[in-house]
Amino acid sequence: MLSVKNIKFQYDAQNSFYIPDISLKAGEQLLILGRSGSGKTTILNILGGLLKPNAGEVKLGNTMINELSGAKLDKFRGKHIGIVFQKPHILAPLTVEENLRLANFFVGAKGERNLELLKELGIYEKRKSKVTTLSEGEAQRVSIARALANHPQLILADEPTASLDDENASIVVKLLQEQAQKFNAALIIVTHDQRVKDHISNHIIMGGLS
Ligand SMILES: Nc1ncnc2c1ncn2[C@@H]1O[C@H](COP(=O)(O)OP(=O)(O)OP(=O)(O)O)[C@@H](O)[C@H]1O
Repeated sequence: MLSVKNIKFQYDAQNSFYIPDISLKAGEQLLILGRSGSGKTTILNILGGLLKPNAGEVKLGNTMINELSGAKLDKFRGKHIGIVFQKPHILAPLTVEENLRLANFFVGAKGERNLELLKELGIYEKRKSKVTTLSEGEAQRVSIARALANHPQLILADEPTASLDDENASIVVKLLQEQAQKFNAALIIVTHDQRVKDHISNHIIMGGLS
């Protein structure tokens, strides 16, 4: 379902990353571990089509993501890839519900599952609240809900547990796993947080610059 092969990437002439090949089937999970600066966000951005590799392929289903660009890439990503960013990218002036509807709108989806999703993530009661009034943990769950609003085939999460205590880290990883399993989506978590290994044993380690 997801196949990543022979990726080469560099921000500048001195720094090129070694990016391991990845192959994941629908419903499978992968943890990408690495210390700070090892290239975890970089690989996540390549998998999500936010950065173009210099060489190699990222294929999701039958689509070569690295060959798409512009509006086609945005639409494909919006429909098939849910990204939970390290810092929540949710729109502060909007309510929780409006943030999800906006994600639906970009790809012409109806968002039939939005309310159910908010219930499952424990933020249904906050659906009419502006994002600015939420706690950090609630805002993070909104950003997870928004990433899942269009039933993506691939869920990518960047350091979702970094600032959480053990109990909440475990809750957030389980939420991501449950949602991925519900829709048979592939789940990739990139993190330096070794605690996540307790939940996802399938892991690779980023080695940094090569
Ligand atoms: N736009 C950029 N231009 C040049 N170098 C960059 C750029 N973005 C990141 N880098 C460099 O690439 C390396 C990897 O960055 P990246 O953000 O992928 O690491 P990371 O493993 O996610 O780190 P952290 O855990 O601290 O978030 C770092 O040395 C960083 O300085």
